[in-house]
Amino acid sequence: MFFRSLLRMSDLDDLVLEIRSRALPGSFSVIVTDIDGTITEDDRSLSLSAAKTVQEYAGKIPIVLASGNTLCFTRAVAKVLRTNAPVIAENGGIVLEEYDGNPVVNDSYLPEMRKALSVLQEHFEFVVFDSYDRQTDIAFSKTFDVEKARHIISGFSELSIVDAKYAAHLVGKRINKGTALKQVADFYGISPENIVAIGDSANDIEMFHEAGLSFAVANAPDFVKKEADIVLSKKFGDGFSDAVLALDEAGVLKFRK
Ligand SMILES: O=C(O)COP(=O)(O)O
Ligand SMILES: [Mg+2]
Repeated sequence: MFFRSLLRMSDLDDLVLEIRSRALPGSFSVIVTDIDGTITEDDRSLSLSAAKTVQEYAGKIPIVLASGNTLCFTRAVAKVLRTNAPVIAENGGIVLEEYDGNPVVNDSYLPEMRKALSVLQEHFEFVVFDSYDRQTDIAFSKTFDVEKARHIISGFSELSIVDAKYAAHLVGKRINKGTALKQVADFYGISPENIVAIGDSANDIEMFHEAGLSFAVANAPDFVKKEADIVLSKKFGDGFSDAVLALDEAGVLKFRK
């Protein structure tokens, strides 16, 4: 990550100029993108613009989906978008390097998470999402004050609650999309500096910090935008598409041979 400046882009040309003006660590050979709020619209439907961009570029450069969603969901999105690249699920708890391979699952925090969940359930009413399918983190509806919940479970020193906009997640402090991005870098034998990250929410901040260049879409909250190198002028999938097209136009993407 280079400069954490807040820049508002007016159009694609400005974005290309902005990328060209950066002291970049060479070229980028992998793009890691969040799903919800980045390649989906506000109602969580798939952005047609983002889908078109992924399909145009996935044959040329790995586009890794990195999501708070379950492996099953994230893998299916990768399949239908034909990314043909690793996926990161459950906020980094699961990394699937090859579509038909075995996932690397880090569920070391789960016993503590279950205890913290019981404590939260004594204080708040909420829905636990896809518990039949989650292996490493616990996701739930944000029907309560997240700050208050953080305070209540503050005794669980290894855990935190991350607000991923569409859900809150109980996560382990040392597992996140940033640690998973480093696993993906190892898989490709490259430095995390040669990876671009694009996202919209608090659960994307660690991957912004690990990546060589990071973009926040315009719908991201200000505290997330502050952590990205570049803030896109467009929201959701249109912002994602602008980032990829501008990176290509700026000549900083290294395509597969
Ligand atoms: O699972 C969530 O809450 C959000 O998912 P995302 O990381 O793809 O935005
Ligand atoms: Mg998101």
